[in-house]
Amino acid sequence: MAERGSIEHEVHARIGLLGNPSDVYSGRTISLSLSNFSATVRLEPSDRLVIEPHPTHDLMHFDSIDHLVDRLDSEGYYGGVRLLMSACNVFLKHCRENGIQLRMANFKLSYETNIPRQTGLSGSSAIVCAALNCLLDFYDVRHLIRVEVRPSLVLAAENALGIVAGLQDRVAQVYGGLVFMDFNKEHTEKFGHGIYTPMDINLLPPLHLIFAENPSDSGKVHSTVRQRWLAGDKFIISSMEEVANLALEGRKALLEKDYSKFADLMNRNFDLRRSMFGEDALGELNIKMVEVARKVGAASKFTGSGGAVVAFCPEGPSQVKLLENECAKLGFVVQPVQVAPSRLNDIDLKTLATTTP
Ligand SMILES: Nc1ncnc2c1ncn2[C@@H]1O[C@H](COP(=O)(O)OP(=O)(O)O)[C@@H](O)[C@H]1O
Ligand SMILES: O=C(O)[C@H]1O[C@H](OP(=O)(O)O)[C@H](O)[C@@H](O)[C@@H]1O
Ligand SMILES: [Mg+2]
Repeated sequence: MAERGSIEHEVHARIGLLGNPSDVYSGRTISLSLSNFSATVRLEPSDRLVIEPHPTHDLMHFDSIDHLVDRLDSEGYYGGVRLLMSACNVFLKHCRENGIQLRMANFKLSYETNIPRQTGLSGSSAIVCAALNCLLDFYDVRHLIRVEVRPSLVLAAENALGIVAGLQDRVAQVYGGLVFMDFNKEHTEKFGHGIYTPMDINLLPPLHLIFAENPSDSGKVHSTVRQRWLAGDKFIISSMEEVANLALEGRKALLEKDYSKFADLMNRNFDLRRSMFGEDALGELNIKMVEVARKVGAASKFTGSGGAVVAFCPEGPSQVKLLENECAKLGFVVQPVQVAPSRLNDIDLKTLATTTP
């Protein structure tokens, strides 16, 4: 619970359920907000403007040089501080460019997260999105920045740091629940955002999440394929189109409760990713997580760019048990997926209802 004068926002992890990563390539996806994990950002009024490093995620003190190097090898150079800073930067510039006046006041931003780091569960955008929510409330401008625009601001904050990413994470995290997203180029260029259609979360079959301690950098994973796509590589372009169509077909399958079709689409989604990105970029352990699910007859694919897998056991609880046993042998964690419903409030919904083109 936030103290008086302070503001806290929790944003959940997300699962790219179908169609990812075509969001990075003008495609379509279906994604959901995953309540199993979340990041929380706290904003407290303060005399000076302070961005507080997290005691473990932004570790600055080490036992030894070996400790420092081990840490860099396993988690990279960065934690959440740069994300909070970039969120402030993008927010202020958006307000300036759009004539949104901000009162003169300072604050301290700090964060907490239990989203497994860099596992394709969108730990990065959860932090940025929670920070944006704090800023919207602190400056009382929630009604002036439309819901559809917010995912693009979250993405801009990460792009400014050189992180190659798409909009699907940010849309799922801004909207909550289950969302069908269409990032068609014309619309996105014209309006600065895609077309986002919330879906009923009760249409989803029971899903499972598999993950391992295995950080992967989404920017690095995407950079080569992105370059090939930009250079007009025919194979990448046609494969991405097929991936984008899986989201369309998946929406139909969900609405018709055709879950065996849905399972086929999930598998096809990963197979296409594998053929475009190649085994090396995807990583052996990540591929193993997909394969262990397939071994028991479950459908499986990445939730994001790698590190976690979403699995669907069409045969029900007995198949889930088999999945759990196989994952335990390999040291993978399995959890039932819990979907976080939308948390948009009345002010947010008004920005949607009155101005959506
Ligand atoms: N759990 C976390 N705690 C702190 N910072 C994080 C965390 N997860 C991601 N980040 C930050 O976000 C950046 C990009 O992460 P990314 O590769 O997109 O992973 P994810 O799949 O979790 O979003 C990282 O380099 C790091 O700066
Ligand atoms: O490759 C993907 O499916 C996604 O990769 C990124 O998400 P991450 O959680 O950081 O792995 C990217 O931001 C998404 O837009 C892609 O769909
Ligand atoms: Mg990310």
